[in-house]
Amino acid sequence: MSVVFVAAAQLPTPFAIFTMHGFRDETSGKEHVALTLGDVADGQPVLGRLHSECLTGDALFSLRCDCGAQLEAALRAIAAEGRGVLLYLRQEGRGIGLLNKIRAYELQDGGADTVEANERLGFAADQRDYAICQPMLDHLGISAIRLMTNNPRKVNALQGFGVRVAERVPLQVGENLHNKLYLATKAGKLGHMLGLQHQGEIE
Ligand SMILES: Nc1nc2c(ncn2[C@@H]2O[C@H](COP(=O)(O)OP(=O)(O)OP(=O)(O)O)[C@@H](O)[C@H]2O)c(=O)[nH]1
Ligand SMILES: [Zn+2]
Repeated sequence: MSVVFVAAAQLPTPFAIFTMHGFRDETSGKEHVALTLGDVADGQPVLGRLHSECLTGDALFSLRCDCGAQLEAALRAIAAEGRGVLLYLRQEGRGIGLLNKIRAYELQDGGADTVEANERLGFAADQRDYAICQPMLDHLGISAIRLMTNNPRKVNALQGFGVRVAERVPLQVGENLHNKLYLATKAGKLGHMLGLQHQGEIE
C-alpha cells in the first residue's frame, strides 16, 4: 500500500487543538488526513473514527445523510477524552466520487434508495477500501482502537489487517426528517447497527 506521510501541523478547532497529519496515496493520488489529540502511540486502545468524505454533509450542511453530525460528534468525543484519532478518508460517496453521488441523489429524488441508486449507475452499494488506513495507523503508532461507528464493515476491515478493535462505540446522531430512508437503508441493506438494540453495545 503506497500511502506516504507528507507533513504534520497544528489544527485549532472549536473542540480542541488537534495535530493534522497529511498523507498521499501514490496509487490513487488521493490526499488523506489524520487528526490526533494526545499521546496515541502509548499502546493503549485509542478512541477513533474512520470518517469517509462527504462534501455535502461535512461541509455543505446537507441533511440527506448523518455525516456532518457524526464528524462533529466524533471530534467532540475525542476532545472530551483528551486523546484520540480521526482518519478523514477521501472516499467520497462510498467510493464513487462526488459527481456520481450527485447522480445517485438524482435517482433517489426519483424514488430509488441509496443502494438501488448506486446499482443503477453500475456501482456496488459500497466501494470503499479501508486498506489505506493501515499505513496511516502504522505511522501514528496505533495498534488498538475503540472505534466510533455503526458500520460492521469498518470493524471487520481493521481486524482484517491486524488492528485490535477493543470496543465498538455507537455513533447514532444526526437523524432528521430528510434522512429517514437513508438511515433505514443503511440498517436494512448495508448491515449498520442502528436502533435501540445497538445503543451502548460493547463488542
Ligand atoms: N453513493 C452514495 N454515498 C453516500 C450517500 N449518502 C452518503 N454517502 C457517502 O457515504 C459515506 C458515509 O461515510 P461514513 O459516515 O464514514 O460511514 P458509514 O458507512 O455511514 O458508517 P458509520 O461509521 O456508522 O458512520 C460518505 O462517503 C458519504 O459521501 C448516497 O446516497 N449515495
Ligand atoms: Zn453524508
